[in-house]
Amino acid sequence: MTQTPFPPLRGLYAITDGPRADVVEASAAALAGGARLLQYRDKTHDAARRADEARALQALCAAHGVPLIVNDDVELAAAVGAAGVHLGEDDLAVHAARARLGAHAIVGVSCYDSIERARRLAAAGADYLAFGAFFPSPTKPQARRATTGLLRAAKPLGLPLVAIGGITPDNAAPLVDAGADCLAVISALFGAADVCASAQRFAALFEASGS
Ligand SMILES: Cc1ncc(COP(=O)(O)OP(=O)(O)O)c(N)n1
Ligand SMILES: Cc1ncsc1CCOP(=O)(O)O
Ligand SMILES: [Mg+2]
Repeated sequence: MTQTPFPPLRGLYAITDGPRADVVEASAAALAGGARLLQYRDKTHDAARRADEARALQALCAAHGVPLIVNDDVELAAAVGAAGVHLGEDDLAVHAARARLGAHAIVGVSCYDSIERARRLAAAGADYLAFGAFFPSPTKPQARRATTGLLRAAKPLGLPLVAIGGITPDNAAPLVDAGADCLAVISALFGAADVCASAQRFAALFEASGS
């Protein structure tokens, strides 16, 4: 596990939309546009390709000083030396991921629409709390829906807050205003004709809010 001290978690959190042949190039465009965090999310079971891609993305992120987070798969995160892992309700517990990846790993968690889950996972040692979906999500149409009130309620927990779900450069500002430290985006970023330009539009939302 890398020991590089990363800057505070704030800004665009790019989540890959693979499988796609150009996942590394598309991710490079997102980082060039200002993404501050990259998640490798590939729900297929092609272990060899996933390992190759995760390794390539780890090298890319290291060159940019950006943390790579692996979705779901703690062993893959460990194998490629990623900065951390994102855990949902079907995934490993925070303490188990921490035990495998080390004290400095970034262990992020999905809290969906639940402040109780957020409180519990904050107490369990999570490094960030993700809420959503805030808008209808093209990637996950059945995702539970969250409100900006949840972000405000979670702020006193003192951890970085991540908003996810159907977020675009045009609908995101109220989420930042409500306390989102990171905007996690798949389709409005990786589905854009110009990934770098889309990332720049998201990044500008944080410049406007003083970060
Ligand atoms: C930053 C971030 N937030 C939420 C999720 C969703 O995680 P999960 O509920 O485990 O669903 P899958 O992404 O695994 O389908 C996420 N990946 N990243
Ligand atoms: C993984 C996940 N969890 C809740 S919504 C979502 C998908 C987000 O993707 P998009 O930005 O395309 O809505
Ligand atoms: Mg998951």
